[in-house]
Amino acid sequence: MTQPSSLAEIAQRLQGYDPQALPAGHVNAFLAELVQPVAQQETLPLMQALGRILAQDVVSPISVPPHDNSAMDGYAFRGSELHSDQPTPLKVVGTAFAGAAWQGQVQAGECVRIMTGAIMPAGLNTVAPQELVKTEGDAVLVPAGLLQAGDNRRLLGEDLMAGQVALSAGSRLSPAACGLLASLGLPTIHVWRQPKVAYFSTGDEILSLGEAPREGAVYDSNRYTVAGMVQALGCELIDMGVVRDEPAALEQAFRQAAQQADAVITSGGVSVGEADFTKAMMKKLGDVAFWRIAMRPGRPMAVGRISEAGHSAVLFGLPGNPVAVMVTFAAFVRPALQQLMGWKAPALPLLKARSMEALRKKPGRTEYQRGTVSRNAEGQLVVSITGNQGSGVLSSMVQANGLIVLGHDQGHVAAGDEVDVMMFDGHL
Ligand SMILES: Nc1nc2c(c(=O)[nH]1)N[C@H]1C(S)=C(S)[C@@H](COP(=O)(O)OP(=O)(O)OC[C@H]3O[C@@H](n4cnc5c(N)ncnc54)[C@H](O)[C@@H]3O)O[C@H]1N2
Ligand code: MOO
Repeated sequence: MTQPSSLAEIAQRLQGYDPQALPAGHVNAFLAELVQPVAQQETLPLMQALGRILAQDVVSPISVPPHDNSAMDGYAFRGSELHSDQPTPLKVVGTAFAGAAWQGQVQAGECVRIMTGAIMPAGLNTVAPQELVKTEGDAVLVPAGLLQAGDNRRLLGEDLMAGQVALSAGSRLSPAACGLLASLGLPTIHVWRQPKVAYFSTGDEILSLGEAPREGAVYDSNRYTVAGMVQALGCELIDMGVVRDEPAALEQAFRQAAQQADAVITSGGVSVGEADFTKAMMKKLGDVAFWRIAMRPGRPMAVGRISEAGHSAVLFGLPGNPVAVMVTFAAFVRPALQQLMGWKAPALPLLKARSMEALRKKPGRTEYQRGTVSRNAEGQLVVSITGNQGSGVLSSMVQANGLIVLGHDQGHVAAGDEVDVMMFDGHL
């Protein structure tokens, strides 16, 4: 395996790299070079594979459906016998059930009673749903003008043909994908190992739940937002709680995290404040860059690699502010973890919606505002910000169903202007 590039080497390849004012897009380009996929496979029963990432292309061993079959309960006949201007009379000569084919020969003017999913009898290509026809004894009258040859028949392999790639390596197993693999009769599936992601919060003012409140202290919300985002993405969480702003404790935590995890995430202690032992420890133990990103919220962030006992982990030192944690996770950590997972995730589509309010925005940084997208009386998509946009205010995050993304070069937005919105998709 080739030696991964150092941060300095990656930075050298990036045009306009400025750690004091890094455009958000540069951060993604940097991370794309820094992060290596876990690239270890495991074989899982399909029932346990939901949310996992396929390690190999799955080639369909069979065709689905395996035969032409009926899409309706009704009567199967030759479409060429349909009269266009008058009802078509047919004689019922047998019954085809799903799982019990009808084997006989069908002559001109004859039809077979057929159930949904039953194999089409030889030579027949059209099904008249039973609600459409008139029956009398073993005679059936198919009305004119309602059907065409080939109607209500599902073709062999119309979902997948044997030998076709059903799903490619790097796709995520959604419920639909699991269903598709089950339809191919595959009991087990090769997926990438789940990355292990260690997280701890730093800061002497951070209280764990259950601790008594004290002056100047706040409860650790970042532990819960990060745990949720990591797990919703499909990574395994190593929850390390709160670590005191104290060199020995931090060193031990970083070493323990780097030894076990593929990625280490921390929050707090990456800005310019005084009691920032976190930063010093990251520098001591790893190859780490400290950035000020041209964005809001989420300005300071540390990124790099941290190694222990020959094991290296990607490090994300997120800012302490609770909304900054979520926004930097969505913008940078999520795509990086997707890469670590081996997930070739399609880029999130941005929605265009009209802003209900004027928004102040300085060109030269990307801004994320919490908003609710809905439809107005004219049916247009509109978006409204959810109140206080302070980077510590989680309630406006909870109320939002997406983030308004105001691009690097954009200036003020007037009420009624179109803006981009990144909709939440269950991961934030
Ligand atoms: N002079 C400057 N001051 C600050 C700057 C700056 O550029 N120059 N950047 C500001 C921004 S933006 C942010 S974000 C913060 C980031 O600072 P740190 O990463 O060092 O984070 P802390 O100072 O430890 O915490 C910031 C804030 O968040 C609260 N916090 C921290 N951890 C948690 C947690 N686990 N759960 C809930 N809340 C948490 C903490 O109490 C602080 O209120 O720096 C600004 N200052
Ligand atoms: O990262 Mo800070 O929260 O922008 O405010």
